[in-house]
Amino acid sequence: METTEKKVNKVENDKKDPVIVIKNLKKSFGEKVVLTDFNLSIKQGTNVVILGKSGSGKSVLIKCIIGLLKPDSGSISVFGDDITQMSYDELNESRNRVGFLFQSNAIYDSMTIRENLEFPLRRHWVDITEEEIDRLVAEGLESVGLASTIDMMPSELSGGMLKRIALARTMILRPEIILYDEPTTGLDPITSREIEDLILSLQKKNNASSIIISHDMNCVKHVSDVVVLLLEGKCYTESTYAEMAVSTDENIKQFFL
Ligand SMILES: Nc1ncnc2c1ncn2[C@@H]1O[C@H](COP(=O)(O)OP(=O)(O)OP(=O)(O)O)[C@@H](O)[C@H]1O
Repeated sequence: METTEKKVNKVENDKKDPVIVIKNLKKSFGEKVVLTDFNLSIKQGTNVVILGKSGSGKSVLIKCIIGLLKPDSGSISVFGDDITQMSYDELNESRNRVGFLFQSNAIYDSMTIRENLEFPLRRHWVDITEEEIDRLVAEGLESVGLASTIDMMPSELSGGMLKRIALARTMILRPEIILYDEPTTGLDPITSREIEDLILSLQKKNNASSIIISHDMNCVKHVSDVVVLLLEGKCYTESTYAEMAVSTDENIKQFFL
């Protein structure tokens, strides 16, 4: 069943302006059509999960949204600006407002945890003071419950701890939109739940919106306001988890087996 909190969120979100609007997106690689007339609108503070079979184009979609891949046609408006028309510098500027949590975490093995968290601050906020860096790094680690790891090397931490560190690093620039690629893959159920709780609480604090790629139906159930099923390059359905769970559509039912 849908929780009362989720129903209230849905009503409130319906009143808000979209932060991402994707229109008629098309992307092929040679003969292989991956996305075709894909449309999606995401409102502020909403968590949208993209569900789809392996190879359905979820990663290609995310890469188009962060500008790593150029679509063949269509538009992707982020905070009102079409990123498909942006120059390299403009795209870099817009990335300040969009965070990305890689499936692999993308933590630098040769840097301490402190240096890993400092990295985006030094790169994107060039005028930041050393005091401010120290404060934000300490605050970031505190927010994921790992303040004591500040001077450790990544090799000393478990997979779940590294995921928390990656989350703290993603959140350190206070992104307004966060894209998560399979955030709980490879983690045990208890650690997965902790990561999902952290995702929800950190996002709520920043009133951020998110797109989450996931195959993990427990994660989908827990974090999604909206679930989009990507099928044959299109947005096949857009509904809540509760609506999907009672669907009789064979394409939807297969995710609940
Ligand atoms: N750079 C590329 N060059 C050629 N084909 C590509 C490229 N990137 C992706 N593809 C193809 O696009 C299709 C969609 O790939 P994508 O990685 O988006 O799938 P996915 O839904 O994320 O799958 P998975 O759940 O297994 O990660 C696949 O057939 C893939 O081979």
